[in-house]
Amino acid sequence: MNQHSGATSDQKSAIEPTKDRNGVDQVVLRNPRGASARISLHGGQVLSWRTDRGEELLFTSSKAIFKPPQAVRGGIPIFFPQFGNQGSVQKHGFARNKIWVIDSDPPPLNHHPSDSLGKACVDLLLKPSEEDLKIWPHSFEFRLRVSLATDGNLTMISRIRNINCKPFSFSIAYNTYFSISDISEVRIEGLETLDYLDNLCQKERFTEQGDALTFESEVDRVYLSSSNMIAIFDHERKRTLMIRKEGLPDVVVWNPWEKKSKSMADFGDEDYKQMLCVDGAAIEKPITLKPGEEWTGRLELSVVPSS
Ligand SMILES: O=P(O)(O)OC[C@H]1O[C@@H](O)[C@H](O)[C@@H](O)[C@@H]1O
Repeated sequence: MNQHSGATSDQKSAIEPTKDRNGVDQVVLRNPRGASARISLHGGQVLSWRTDRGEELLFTSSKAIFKPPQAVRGGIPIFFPQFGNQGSVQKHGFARNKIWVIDSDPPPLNHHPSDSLGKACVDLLLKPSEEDLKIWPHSFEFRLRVSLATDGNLTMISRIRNINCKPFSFSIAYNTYFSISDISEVRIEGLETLDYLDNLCQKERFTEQGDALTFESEVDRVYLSSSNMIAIFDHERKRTLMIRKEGLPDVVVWNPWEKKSKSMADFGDEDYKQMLCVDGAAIEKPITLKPGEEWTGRLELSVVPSS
């Protein structure tokens, strides 16, 4: 296990290696107050994020399939190097279908103002296989640091480096399935008046109204150039989920609603009521890296009680 990324500064934080029932390696992070996060090496996917009161903040489908290479329907799959079908590789890219490894000696990360002591964290690494290089001929190193702070905040920092001799471009999204009380009761603030591309209308561009976003039918949109803070208000659960992001200008909002839910084999018919995907992303303007260059994107999730 990676000592560098372990909770060396606080004895009560912990990282525990474990396996799921199919033998896939996982890591559980715990903070001193009892909050936890479970990360699978399959896809580098965060599968669970719990508060110190044991409340699960991420949704997992009631029909989720835990069998690689298919990504689990829930948690936080990572879309890379492509979003949707906009590129030469499989839908949403291959990163979510691959087995990542624990990075035992990650290069140091620049200190961030909100980084605090006592974080439990794990560093994962994905490099392309021979097979990946045939469909996407670009050598890269994708480093993902997942950390759980003493205040329970979950942070995911991605560093993607071009280790090839020619430039490449990519898109990325942290496809975050939040667990919510009821899709008809929640609202998102932070996307008002923004332009968005509507995936349900051939990616046509529209402009959002001035009100908070509420839901009464299927939604599949990419909001463009948003501010770095988005909030999901869940009145019934008396909590607000906050998304802070850096390097990720776009936000995907997705809920399949009733009809589409029934067409997905790994999704329960009624599951759409308890989930909402809100993804920090870089989609509209793909990121280009010259040889040797590195890109960093940061997503921090937190929950605050509300009345
Ligand atoms: O079924 P998948 O491949 O995990 O994709 C789920 C959804 O992911 C969302 O992010 C997309 O906006 C949707 O268009 C898509 O349907």
